[in-house]
Amino acid sequence: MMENLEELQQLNKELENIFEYSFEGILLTDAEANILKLNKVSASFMGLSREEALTKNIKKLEEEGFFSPSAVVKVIEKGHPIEIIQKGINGRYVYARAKPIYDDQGNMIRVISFTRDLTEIMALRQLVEEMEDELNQYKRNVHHESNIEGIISRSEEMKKTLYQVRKIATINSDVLLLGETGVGKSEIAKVIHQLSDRKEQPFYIINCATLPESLIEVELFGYTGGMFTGGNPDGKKGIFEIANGGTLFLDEIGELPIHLQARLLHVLQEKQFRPVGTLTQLDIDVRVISATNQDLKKSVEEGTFRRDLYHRLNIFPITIPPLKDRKEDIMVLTHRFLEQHNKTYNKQVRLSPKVLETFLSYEWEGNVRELRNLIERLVVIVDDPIVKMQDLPEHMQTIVHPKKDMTLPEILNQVEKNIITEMYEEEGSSYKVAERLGISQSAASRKIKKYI
Ligand SMILES: Nc1ncnc2c1ncn2[C@@H]1O[C@H](COP(=O)(O)OP(=O)(O)OP(=O)(O)O)[C@@H](O)[C@H]1O
Repeated sequence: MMENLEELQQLNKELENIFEYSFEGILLTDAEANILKLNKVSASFMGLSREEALTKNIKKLEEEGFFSPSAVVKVIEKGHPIEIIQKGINGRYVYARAKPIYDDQGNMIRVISFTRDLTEIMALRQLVEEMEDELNQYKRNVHHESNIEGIISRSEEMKKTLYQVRKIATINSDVLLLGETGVGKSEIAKVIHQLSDRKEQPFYIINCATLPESLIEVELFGYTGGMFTGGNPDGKKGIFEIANGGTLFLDEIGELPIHLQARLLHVLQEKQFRPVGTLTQLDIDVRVISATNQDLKKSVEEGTFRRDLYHRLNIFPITIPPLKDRKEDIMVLTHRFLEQHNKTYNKQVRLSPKVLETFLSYEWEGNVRELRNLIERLVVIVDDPIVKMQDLPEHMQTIVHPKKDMTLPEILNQVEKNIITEMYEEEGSSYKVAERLGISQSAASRKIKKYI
C-alpha cells in the first residue's frame, strides 16, 4: 500500500513536471469554464499570475477581452473538439486546440485546452522570408556577375569563356578571339573593352576583310601631308593614332595582307609606328584585340600568315565555342530573341516543341547570328501565334543529325519520329496523319503514342 502510494506520488510528480515544462500552454476548466488548473505558459498567455487565473472564468475573460475567440467557450457550446487561432490581450497570436472530457453518463465535466504561441513562429517566418529575400538578392547578384551585359549565355562552355574574358580584360594585354562566324567575337571584344581600365576611352573596329587592300595601310597607319595626289594636304591620321589610349578591334585578322603583317607585328611589339611617308616613329598606347574565324595555324602552314605574328597574337587566345555545342545557350538565346523581336513587332509568337527540338539539333553554321536572324524572320512572317515546322526554312524541316554511334534502325526511327510529330502537330488528328502517310489509322495512332 505504502509502495503504491510512493509510486503514485512519483508518477504525479513526473506528470506535474511534464505539465509545467511543456512549451504549450495547458489549461483545464470545468463545464462552466471555470479554470481549475493551468501551467505557467498558459497563465502568461492571459497576462495573469497563476493564482489570479485560478480564480477566473474563461467566458468572463473572453467578455473582458483577454482573448478572442475562446476555444474553451466554443467547445462548451458545441460539445466537440475545436482548433482555432486566438488573439491574446497583448497582441499575441495563439494556436489553440481544446477538447471536451465526458463522464460515463455522457456529461461534459472538463475542457482541456492546449495553446501554442504563434507570435514567435510568425516572427521566425518573417525572419525566414527576409533571409530568403536576401538570398534571392544575393543569387541575382551572383547571376549578374557571371553574366556580362550584352552576352546572353547559360552554358558551362560559355561560363568558362567568360571567366577567361573577365581575367584578361583587366590585364591590358593584346587578345586573339577565335571562333566560327557569328559566335559573338565582336560582342566579346566590346565586353573586354568595357571591363578594362580603358572603358572611358574609344573602341574602334577595323574589318580587315571588308577594306580594299589598297586602303588598309592608310586606314591603319595614316599618312603625312603631301604624300598622295588628291589626298588630304594635311595628311590623315591612322586608326592606331586615333585609337590612342583606347582599344582597337581588328576583325578578320586572317585577311590582313601579308605585307602589312610585319608592320602590325612591329606595332604590337614596340608600341610604336611610322605613318606612311615619314621616318618618325610615333609612340602609341593601343590595346589590340584581333579576331578570326580562320584556322590561323593552317594559314601559317600555307604561307598566307606570318608565323611570328601568329605567335605574337596567340599569347592570349580565347576560343568562343560554336553554338551547336552550347545547347543551353540555344534555349536561352531563342527565348530572349523571341522576347525582343515580339516586342519590336508587337507580336506574341511562340515556337512549337518540335521546332524547339529542331533548333537544339540543328548545326547553326552561322551560329548566334543565324539564330537571331531566323527568329526575327519567323516573328515577322508567321501569322499564327505558334511557329510550326513548315514555317522553318526547307533545309531545317527534315534534318536528322545522326549521332556518331547511331545505327541505321535508330536513324530511321529518328526520321519516322520527326515526320510523325511534325504531321501530328499540323493535322492534330491520327486520321489525317494516316491519310497523308497512306497508313491505317491504328498504325498512325500507335506511332503517335510512341513518339509524342
Ligand atoms: N552571347 C550572345 N548574346 C547575345 N547576342 C549575341 C551573343 N553572341 C552573339 N550575339 C549576336 O549575334 C550576332 C553575331 O555576333 P558577332 O558579330 O559578335 O559574331 P562574330 O563572331 O564577331 O561574327 P563574324 O566572325 O562573322 O564577324 C550579333 O548580332 C550579336 O549581337
